[in-house]
Amino acid sequence: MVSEKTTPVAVVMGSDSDLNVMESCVEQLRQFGIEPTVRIISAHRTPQVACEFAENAEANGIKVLIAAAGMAAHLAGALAARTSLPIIGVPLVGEPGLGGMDALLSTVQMPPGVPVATVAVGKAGAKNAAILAVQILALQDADLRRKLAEFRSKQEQMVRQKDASLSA
Ligand SMILES: Nc1c(C(=O)O)ncn1[C@@H]1O[C@H](COP(=O)(O)O)[C@@H](O)[C@H]1O
Repeated sequence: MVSEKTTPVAVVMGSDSDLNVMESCVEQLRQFGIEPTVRIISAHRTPQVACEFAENAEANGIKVLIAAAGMAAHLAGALAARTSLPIIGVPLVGEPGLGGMDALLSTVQMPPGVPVATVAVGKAGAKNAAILAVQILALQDADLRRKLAEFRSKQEQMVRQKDASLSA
């Protein structure tokens, strides 16, 4: 059994070539005080590791899994098949790719019974995956709820300031 350091969120990606985009997910989690487990695991290239990781995730203290991949992005679905922890799928633009449409469809179009909560393609999705993971954890964590309220309020202020600067 592969043992993970105890952290409520794991960020898994299919290749080290995905790290550049997924850095924004990790950074967003850190801004909420969450240091995730980060792994490179592929349902295609390291299927045994993918199985073991998903099967042991709950026992290892993980509460939410974020799975990112490009091209034929089966990673999130393959993990979802092996755990009932919530899985957030991040479709990435692969190289060579179809602008991320390939990964989007292969992540979002899960058969009924095995859901993957799929976010937007690329960097926006990477960031939203982190925020969605925090929102899930915040259901049981008042401190995270407070941090989320602050985050939303700062975000609103930023947009209001930009709006005001246009009419100034
Ligand atoms: N879609 C998957 C899976 C999987 O779904 O298991 N494993 C790797 N990949 C993706 O292949 C793309 C090209 O990978 P390389 O850059 O390593 O050739 C990456 O975007 C990766 O997420």
